[in-house]
Amino acid sequence: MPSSTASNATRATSTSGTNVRRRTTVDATTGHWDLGKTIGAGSMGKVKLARNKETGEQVAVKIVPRQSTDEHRNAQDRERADHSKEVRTAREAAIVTLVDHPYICGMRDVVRTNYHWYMLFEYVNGGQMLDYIISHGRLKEKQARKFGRQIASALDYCHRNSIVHRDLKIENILISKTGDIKIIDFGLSNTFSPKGLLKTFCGSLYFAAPELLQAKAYTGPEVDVWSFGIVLYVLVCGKVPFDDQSMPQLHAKIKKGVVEYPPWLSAECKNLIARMLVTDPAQRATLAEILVHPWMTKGFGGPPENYLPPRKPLQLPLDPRVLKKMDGFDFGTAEYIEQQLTKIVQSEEYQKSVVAMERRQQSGLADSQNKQSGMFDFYKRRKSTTSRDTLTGPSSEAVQLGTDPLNAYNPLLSIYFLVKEKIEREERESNPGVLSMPRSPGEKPLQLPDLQPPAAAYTNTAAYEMAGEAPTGGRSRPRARTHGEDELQEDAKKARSTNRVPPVPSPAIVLPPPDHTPVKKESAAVGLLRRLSTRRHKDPERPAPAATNDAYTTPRKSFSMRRQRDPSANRLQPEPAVEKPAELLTPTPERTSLGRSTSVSAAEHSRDTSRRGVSEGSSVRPTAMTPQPSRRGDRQYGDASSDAETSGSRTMPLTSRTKSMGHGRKESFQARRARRMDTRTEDVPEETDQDLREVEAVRSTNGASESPNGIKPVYLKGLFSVSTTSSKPLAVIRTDIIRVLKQLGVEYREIKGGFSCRHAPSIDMEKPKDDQAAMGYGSHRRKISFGGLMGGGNTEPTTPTPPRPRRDNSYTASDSSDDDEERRVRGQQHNRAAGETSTHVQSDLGEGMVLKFEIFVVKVPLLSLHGIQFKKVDGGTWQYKNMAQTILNELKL
Ligand SMILES: Nc1ncnc2c1ncn2[C@@H]1O[C@H](COP(=O)(O)OP(=O)(O)OP(=O)(O)O)[C@@H](O)[C@H]1O
Repeated sequence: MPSSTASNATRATSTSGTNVRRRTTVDATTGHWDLGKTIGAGSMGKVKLARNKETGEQVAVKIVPRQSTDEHRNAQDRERADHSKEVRTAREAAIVTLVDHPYICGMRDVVRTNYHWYMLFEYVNGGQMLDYIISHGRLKEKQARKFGRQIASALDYCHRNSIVHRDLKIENILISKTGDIKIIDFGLSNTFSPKGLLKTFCGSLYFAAPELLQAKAYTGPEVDVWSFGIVLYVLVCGKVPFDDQSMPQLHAKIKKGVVEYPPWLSAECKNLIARMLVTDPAQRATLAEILVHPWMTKGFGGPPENYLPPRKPLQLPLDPRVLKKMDGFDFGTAEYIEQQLTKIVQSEEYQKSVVAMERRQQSGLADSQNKQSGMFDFYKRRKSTTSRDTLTGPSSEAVQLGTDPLNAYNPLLSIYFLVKEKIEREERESNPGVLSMPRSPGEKPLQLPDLQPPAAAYTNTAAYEMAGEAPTGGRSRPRARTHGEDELQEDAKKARSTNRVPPVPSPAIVLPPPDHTPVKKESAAVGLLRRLSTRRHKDPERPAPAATNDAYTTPRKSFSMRRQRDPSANRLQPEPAVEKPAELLTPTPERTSLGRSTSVSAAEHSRDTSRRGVSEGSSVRPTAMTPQPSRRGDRQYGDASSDAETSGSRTMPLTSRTKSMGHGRKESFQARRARRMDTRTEDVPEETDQDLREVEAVRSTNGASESPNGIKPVYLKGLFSVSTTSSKPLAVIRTDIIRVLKQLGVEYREIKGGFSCRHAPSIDMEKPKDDQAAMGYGSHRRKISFGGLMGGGNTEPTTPTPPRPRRDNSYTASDSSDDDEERRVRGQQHNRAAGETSTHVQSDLGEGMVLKFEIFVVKVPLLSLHGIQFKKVDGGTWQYKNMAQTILNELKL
């Protein structure tokens, strides 16, 4: 963590001049890495696969340009955005380097060059949870529980280390090869103090807690709990709980917090989600409550393990090695950190908390490792005022209150523990630098570098008690954020400036001893690897994919939609400035510019508003399950068909997706397939632990387990539905896919085992009429064509053209003429047919608008079927979801 910019900069392959060459290798402390294909993209940059030249090991490299790629109004904004991005990236690197948890994606190395950050993460190759949900629909509760427990475990670990993720969402959950989750993207994470408040209002809108939308300061963990509740809902329901094409309406729904629960949901599951999705953060379930909730513990006999190593209360003298390595968090110099920590350790409050902890341990109410949460009646919500009086409550309570001397007492203390533990891990290994992380079975330990992020990157971050913080600020990062940049830990600041020790709470809740004996091991319950067979993992008889066409085909594009550049388009306001009457909020092409992504600060928002005298429709980054704008979040056009479908309470995208992909045609396909096969996916018994071990053995001995024809057998059969599998011969499936891709105007090229696809709107730009237009405020028009279904593959929907709404400054994406309007509607109709149920137009031209995805034809071993798998590489989630859905519909597997 300490500053070491120069060394890091020189570690990377040199980049000279302003013309940045495309880098093909990265030289890091962990060796030389060849950069491979792009496996993902986010608002921060691309993620590429990289292979170690010496060992062949693969990692995922997140490449973050250090300069903001967004448009900025002036140099000052740009500078501020660049600085903000630098701070975020550095903080992400610093935090992820320290965390050591089996369900958090670990970092291998980090390199900073003049122009980029290269963050080397362990490669998580089981796919995205989002892809699974899109392909499969909702999960069974048992599967969801397994993932839920892993998420809870990871969050508990983070929170006990004073780290809040703040961007937990379905897209940031990957699946490892062992079928376990790995949480990624700590780009918005930060340290928190139970006694302080954060004021960065960030996160992805669909997953953002209501208090964030209201720009209320928050402690930290509670916003993760809300997001976790949304994730859990998505897992078990296959859709997001709050959705609307109109952003103000969506804001309103989130703030209202009225959730509809499908009838199939168990009462326990419903109860748990309902406890998490409580709009009042003080009444919302704490993680401690979630961990011991009956739904969470069902079949496991106890709460999830949090994988925290044993800790002892901090004692003086402090370890200088640790102090030295803590300077990367912008806590100050090693001397300053030492002073602060000494004060804490010597404080009456800390000493009291140590005594209280020892008392708890003696009475058997908590173990020294705090591995279990206290048991209590989860249905009874304790009033926070009561809790605040607690001192000798269970450790989970103490953690929450910041009175546990071992966990989340103070960010400085937590980071001290984490650094110390990292050093100890490294020392334990014969080979220095090797981390023995508690991992999923079969995983290799990570070799972590001694991260030395650049000092510059840490200057004036808002990590903790930093001077010069402002409660808001511009952010460069066009993520699905609410808003805000900097944060203030007010109490902590006050405490520092006055050297005042906050009052010690008094004892209160006494809990029964926790159950330490889980019935089942978390890692053994590989719920996703269901109904699998070890018998057939290869089928050499399957024909190889036909001749490769390396060039992208260029299908015809048709119909136009327009967009208007709008510098504020990436922003998500904490509060929509103008709440429109319901009738004006009817999703329409003009006004439902649901920016589902990205955030900016309230300050920026108000600046924009005052500049233009209007309330801009903010946009947020694409998130799962909902109509999304493309990556840089802009305008989303309404969709009359989906409105009709949903009337009033709009159908959640995943509902319709689930229906159309899985259930819509389920009867006929199931019936048909039932005649064809003895065993149906749904009927295959669950795997035993022995099965899992065998499969893992097969997987590991076969490496990629690819058959000679490049078709991978896939063991995640439980994730296939009838609409994603086929008994057709491979050649027929391939021909069908090509036909459909052509129909949909999707460029493609064949790759090993499938297709690499690209779908882009064509853009006609009219010359800006004046400067204002050029800035995106005026009538600068761009016509964007999204490929629609070509040549009779599908019929255009006959949805009546929605009445053109009155222009609304807040939510109008473009100021169109009637001609344009007609063209837009036609384009929109085609877009719908092509899966663009809602078209999202981005503020930036180019790659941001392009949807890139891959289609793989895989083998479903037991059933002797082929399955279709999708993988999003880049582009809007909604765009992707609809495209996948349309392709599946057209394929008629
Ligand atoms: N360790 C990894 N292994 C495999 N794929 C990864 C890994 N990390 C990231 N990816 C892929 O890259 C995508 C983008 O990564 P990530 O979310 O970290 O980037 P980001 O720029 O921070 O994105 P966002 O805009 O969501 O904040 C992920 O959705 C995932 O598909």
